[in-house]
Amino acid sequence: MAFVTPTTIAAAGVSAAAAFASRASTFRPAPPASAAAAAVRRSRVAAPTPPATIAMASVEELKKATGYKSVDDHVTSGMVVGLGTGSTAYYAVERLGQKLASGELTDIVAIPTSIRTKEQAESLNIPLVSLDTHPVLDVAIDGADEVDGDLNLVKGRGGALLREKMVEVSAKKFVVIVDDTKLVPGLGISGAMPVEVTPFCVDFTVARLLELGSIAGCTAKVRDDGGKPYVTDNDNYIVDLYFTEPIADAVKAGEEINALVGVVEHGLFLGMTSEVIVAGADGVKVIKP
Ligand SMILES: O=C[C@H](O)[C@H](O)[C@H](O)COP(=O)(O)O
Repeated sequence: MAFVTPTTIAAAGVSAAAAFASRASTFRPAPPASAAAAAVRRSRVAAPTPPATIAMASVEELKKATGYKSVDDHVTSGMVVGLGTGSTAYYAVERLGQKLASGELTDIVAIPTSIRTKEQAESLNIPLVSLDTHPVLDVAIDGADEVDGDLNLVKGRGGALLREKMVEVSAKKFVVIVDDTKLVPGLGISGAMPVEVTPFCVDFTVARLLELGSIAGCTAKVRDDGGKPYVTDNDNYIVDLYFTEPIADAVKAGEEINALVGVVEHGLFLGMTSEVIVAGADGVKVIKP
């Protein structure tokens, strides 16, 4: 079976991917999941919304390839593993569950980054612990919404950024798994840069965010969930920031945003990435800083 079904990759995606190509090496893709596993996936995870220019089946193949490879390459018996959140991280969790069930991996404990991931891991009998008892992880694996040329990230469009950052910053190795549509020439240009905030006086916090010099010109919207504010696993809200140009100084932006009282955490994951596994029409590649 062919790894990638016929696709039409957006010109922008190809061009961004090309910018990373010189630092990447190509690997063979992971095998497909079973039909049963796919059925479990459908029952627990909302269908992702890929860019309109890529066929759905192809996007799923890419996500599966990168998710499986991340576990195959980086998880060995005895490890403490951080489990990311989202439609790509789903496949890493699935692979970990498969390898524990088969006995290929033993003595693993994992820390999930969301209630969704916790439920998936529990369904696969993956032993779970927390940062309270295991403050240092061997490896964390997660998807991302954007990856720039320095392997800095935007995360949190799925709402899980706070737990993700707490877990992933505590890992000795942070492996990011994406399809190549996530590669961008600058952060903040493909969609929202999420900020988790306290619900108390959220309009006040939005107004303070819009005053910050480092993100001047952006627009802000409290994330909506069927006519009510979207509520995170931590009972907070998300303010999505939208930019028309890449964020000029992401470090400064992160510092200014987090300095605001009322902000809990932002979705800029800077200087954290150990390795990015990227799946594209030409195979699966590894990019290191
Ligand atoms: O809050 C969500 C997380 O940051 C996800 O890792 C990110 O949104 C990527 O998700 P997906 O793999 O579904 O595109």
